[in-house]
Amino acid sequence: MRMLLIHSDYLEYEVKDKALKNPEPISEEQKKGRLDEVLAVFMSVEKADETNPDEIVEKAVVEIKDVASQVKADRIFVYPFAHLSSELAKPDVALKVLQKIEERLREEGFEVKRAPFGYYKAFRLSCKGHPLAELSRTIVPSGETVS
Ligand SMILES: C[C@@H](O)[C@H](N)C(=O)N[C@H]1[C@@H](O)[C@H](n2cnc3c(N)ncnc32)O[C@@H]1CO
Repeated sequence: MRMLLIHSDYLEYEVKDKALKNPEPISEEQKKGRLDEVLAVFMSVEKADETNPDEIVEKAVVEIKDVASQVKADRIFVYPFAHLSSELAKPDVALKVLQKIEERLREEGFEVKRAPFGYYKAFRLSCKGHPLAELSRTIVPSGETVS
């Protein structure tokens, strides 16, 4: 999994068109979303993650919690983003991983939103620009190597 973490004044998105034949079903309310004072986490779930999705979920939560505590963010925006890797996991695996990460972060006490999966989306982001405001992380299942 590849993650780009941006500590932001806000992130807002608007769903435009389907980017998959069968995108995640969403309500009218989910077509737009915004969080202020948020750690935005753009995530590409990768092929290698399919060998152990549960482990990837836990490793991602550890990394996100670590960055959130460093930048003192208690809101997280989980953002599916297929542009951080050329070895993407299948959509059904990727969606499950992202849903689980959302659930686990809530269990850890964060306020969490997740942008809809399988769509083209317009988004606006205001990066805070401090030294830790832009970070990336790569996570692989044990036994795999980072390519
Ligand atoms: C397109 C761009 O504007 C938008 N931001 C977008 O990326 N949409 C992606 C993700 O929501 C999701 N998606 C599919 N596979 C994956 C994957 N392996 N990991 C993460 N997301 C995925 O499906 C869409 C098309 O790839």
